[in-house]
Amino acid sequence: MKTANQHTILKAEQLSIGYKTKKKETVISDNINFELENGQLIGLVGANGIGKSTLLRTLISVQPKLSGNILLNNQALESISASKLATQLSIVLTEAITSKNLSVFELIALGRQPYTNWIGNLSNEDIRIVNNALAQVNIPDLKDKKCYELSDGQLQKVMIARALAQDTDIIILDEPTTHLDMYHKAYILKLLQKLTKDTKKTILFSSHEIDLAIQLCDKMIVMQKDSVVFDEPCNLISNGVFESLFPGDLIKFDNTSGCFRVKK
Ligand SMILES: Nc1ncnc2c1ncn2[C@@H]1O[C@H](COP(=O)(O)OP(=O)(O)OP(=O)(O)O)[C@@H](O)[C@H]1O
Repeated sequence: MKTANQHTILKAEQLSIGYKTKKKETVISDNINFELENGQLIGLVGANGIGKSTLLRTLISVQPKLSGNILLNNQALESISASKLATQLSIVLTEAITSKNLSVFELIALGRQPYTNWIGNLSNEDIRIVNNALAQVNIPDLKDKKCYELSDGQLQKVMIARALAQDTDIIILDEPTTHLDMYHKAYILKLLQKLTKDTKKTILFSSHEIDLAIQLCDKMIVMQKDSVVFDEPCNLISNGVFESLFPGDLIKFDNTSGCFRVKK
């Protein structure tokens, strides 16, 4: 049951995703249903090649759905203009950024583009929001560094700050922990969890860090061969969802610790 302050930000109904050419349609996954609410951290997990990036690309309107509905703030995604979408949904991708010559402040300020005038002049309010985003991800000291001077972990924080500066209801991240060491994987996901609680934004991320996602997420979307399950981590564990995620020859999910273990 929802409380008075909870509302749905992103909803998928009977969604089918995949690739379509003139000759054929390849369904990657179908019958996808979920409702993401404000203030929630949601992890999207599943084996390599199962369709996580395909789902995220469909949700950010980069590729068309095959069928079903995607509703962003109760409006059909395909009917939202690109400029309006940029004020409702922000994206953090792992691909190398092309603008590494920019300073950290300048890169984060790009997040204000949907709100600035055509020359891109920043108002005092834009500058306050950019400084606030720097503070929210704990990197005010990096403000004047060039992006090419940053480590992968620092750059990831900058990209998250840029999304925060964009000030959208939902932030979607594709594998934000790739290239990071164990400490920084946990740091970034814990930071995302804190941001959902502090800002009441919805944050959806895909990851192979299933153990961390189980510990930190409010809800998870688990993509399997035959179905996509959406639920709280504790319910997913008790329903045995993680046990069937991978072939059983090498690793086994331990229900008590909520972790995968290598078979000896
Ligand atoms: N442009 C494309 N055209 C056709 N099929 C594609 C295309 N891109 C990906 N696929 C296929 O879609 C399926 C899902 O790929 P996707 O990249 O979404 O998986 P993933 O879960 O993100 O994988 P990983 O964890 O390895 O990144 C794969 O079988 C892949 O080969």
